[in-house]
Amino acid sequence: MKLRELLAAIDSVAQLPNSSDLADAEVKGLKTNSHACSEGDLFIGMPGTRVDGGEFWPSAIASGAVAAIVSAQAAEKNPPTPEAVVISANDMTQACAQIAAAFYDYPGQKLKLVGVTGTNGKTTTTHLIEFFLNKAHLATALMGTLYTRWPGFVQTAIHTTPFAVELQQQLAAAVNAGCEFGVMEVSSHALAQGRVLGCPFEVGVFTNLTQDHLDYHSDMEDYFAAKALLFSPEYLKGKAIINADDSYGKQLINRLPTEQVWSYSVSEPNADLWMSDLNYQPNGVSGVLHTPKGEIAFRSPLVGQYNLENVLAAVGAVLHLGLDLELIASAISDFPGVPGRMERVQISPQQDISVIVDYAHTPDSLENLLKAARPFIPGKMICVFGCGGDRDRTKRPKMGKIAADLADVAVVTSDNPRTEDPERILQDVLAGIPDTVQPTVICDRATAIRTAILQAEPGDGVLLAGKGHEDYQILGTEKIHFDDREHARDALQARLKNEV
Ligand SMILES: CC(=O)N[C@H]1[C@@H](OP(=O)(O)OP(=O)(O)OC[C@H]2O[C@@H](n3ccc(=O)[nH]c3=O)[C@H](O)[C@@H]2O)O[C@H](CO)[C@@H](O)[C@@H]1O[C@H](C)C(=O)N[C@@H](C)C(=O)N[C@H](CCC(=O)O)C(=O)O
Ligand SMILES: Nc1ncnc2c1ncn2[C@@H]1O[C@H](COP(=O)(O)OP(=O)(O)OP(=O)(O)O)[C@@H](O)[C@H]1O
Ligand SMILES: N[C@H](CCC[C@H](N)C(=O)O)C(=O)O
Repeated sequence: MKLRELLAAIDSVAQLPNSSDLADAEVKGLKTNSHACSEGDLFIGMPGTRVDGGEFWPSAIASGAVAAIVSAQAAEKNPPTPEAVVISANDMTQACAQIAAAFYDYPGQKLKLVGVTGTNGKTTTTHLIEFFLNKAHLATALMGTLYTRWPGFVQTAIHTTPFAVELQQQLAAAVNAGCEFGVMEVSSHALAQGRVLGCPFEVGVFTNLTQDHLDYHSDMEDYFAAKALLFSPEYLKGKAIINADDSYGKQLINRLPTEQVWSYSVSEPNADLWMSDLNYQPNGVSGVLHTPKGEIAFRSPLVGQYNLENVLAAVGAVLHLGLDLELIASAISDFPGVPGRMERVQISPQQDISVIVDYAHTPDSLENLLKAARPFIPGKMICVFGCGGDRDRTKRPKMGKIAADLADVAVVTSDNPRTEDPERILQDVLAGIPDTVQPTVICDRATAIRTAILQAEPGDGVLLAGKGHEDYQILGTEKIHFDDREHARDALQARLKNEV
């Protein structure tokens, strides 16, 4: 694609190259990291939290980039030379998204897109929607925390929502692979950073808003404002499916035109989607599903009330996309679950304790997990958990208090310490634990898991919270292989052999 054609896609170009020959240059790829540039690339220098990437345009050009698009500030700080094509844009976030969409020929317009946002439940809800669409034989791309995948393709994800260039490239690949639908987790970071600009969503889902990411967002209102962007006309073209049991969800419902919204609630008959006759069992829940397209009995293998919210959200999304209610109800009962969400670790029928791995890493999700698991654990509930480093510090004491209040034994350990001192993180968690409770504190996560499993008594339940599907641990800037499920299995083997 010619540089000239790409530039035509940007609304906010402040300064065009003076040489028309250069504007005719062929762009072979897009890069937002100067170090990744090679012959024929267009370098898009993004302002970040640490540096303005645009300042690195000389190294991008030296590596073969045909041109660089940078902010006016970066161009001022590192002025262009006559030999280099350096274009400045007024709004780099918008420019990046517009260039990416144009370069990949607007793949977002060729798919029916579903965006799911909220603090918790995005991964579970997107997996349910993908599962329902696949049951209806509709080729679907899924993008989120775990992976980007579609029939015949899977790639582990780095971010919950990819950055604009990678996102548009993946959407284009999904279109080429024959996908009709794209189901995407949309993080608040992605919305704040304009990663999904240029994606016209046919459905937007809001699951809930509770505390997280207050290292990035200044307060809950700022966090909510980012999430709410998905429901603005710039992004949402079709239906909003919103949790009416959530206070922020209620606010959002009130802001939108009534005909654009389907609200959902586990128990409120005024909602567009709701449930009655609920019967909670250790292996799932059954009941009657009420929807704008009729009502039907269902059985879900997912435990916990919060998973009923995820089911309602997913049902609303696919009903709007035209799926048949009977097909949906039958698909709910077949849903295999999501890796690392309430995942049981079972190594033999003789296993005398239950072990569950879950991704709860916020106060709300930890509380939900502990409440959902309690009825099914006849003995003591032992919760092994920690908090991630370089992330919201204020959630740590809250999670400490929740574990102390709701579990019988709280084992405080490391999550991903990242560049923070792991012992300091433990202190932050312990600050929330009342003096009347004696937690077990073991900084090394592998030892904490082993200790909890070996010391458990028959009938006890060990919940390993926070890392779910993750198969790594980030210590400092190093990423090592670490999987809670593997450590749990090893400890269970040792327990079977009586290696206490
Ligand atoms: C807060 C945040 O989103 N940060 C992202 C951001 O980092 P940054 O702003 O610090 O970047 P920076 O270092 O200032 O650099 C700015 C730009 O200059 C470029 N650069 C920099 C140096 C250089 O020599 N040359 C050069 O080109 C960089 O490639 C970058 O594009 O841009 C980086 C590169 O594009 C991202 O890797 C980084 O994500 C970090 C790793 C991250 O952890 N993000 C998390 C918090 C995140 O996005 N999480 C949400 C999920 C949250 C949830 O719902 O749970 C997600 O969607 O995954
Ligand atoms: N609807 C929900 N409401 C509250 N908690 C939930 C909900 N769904 C799942 N959870 C809890 O939150 C954890 C994370 O769930 P899930 O991965 O579906 O959310 P997510 O929004 O994708 O999270 P993240 O943004 O961190 O990737 C689960 O392991 C479970 O403990
Ligand atoms: N998307 C979240 C995941 C957190 C998972 C938890 N294990 C941690 O490392 O804090 C984040 O990056 O904040």
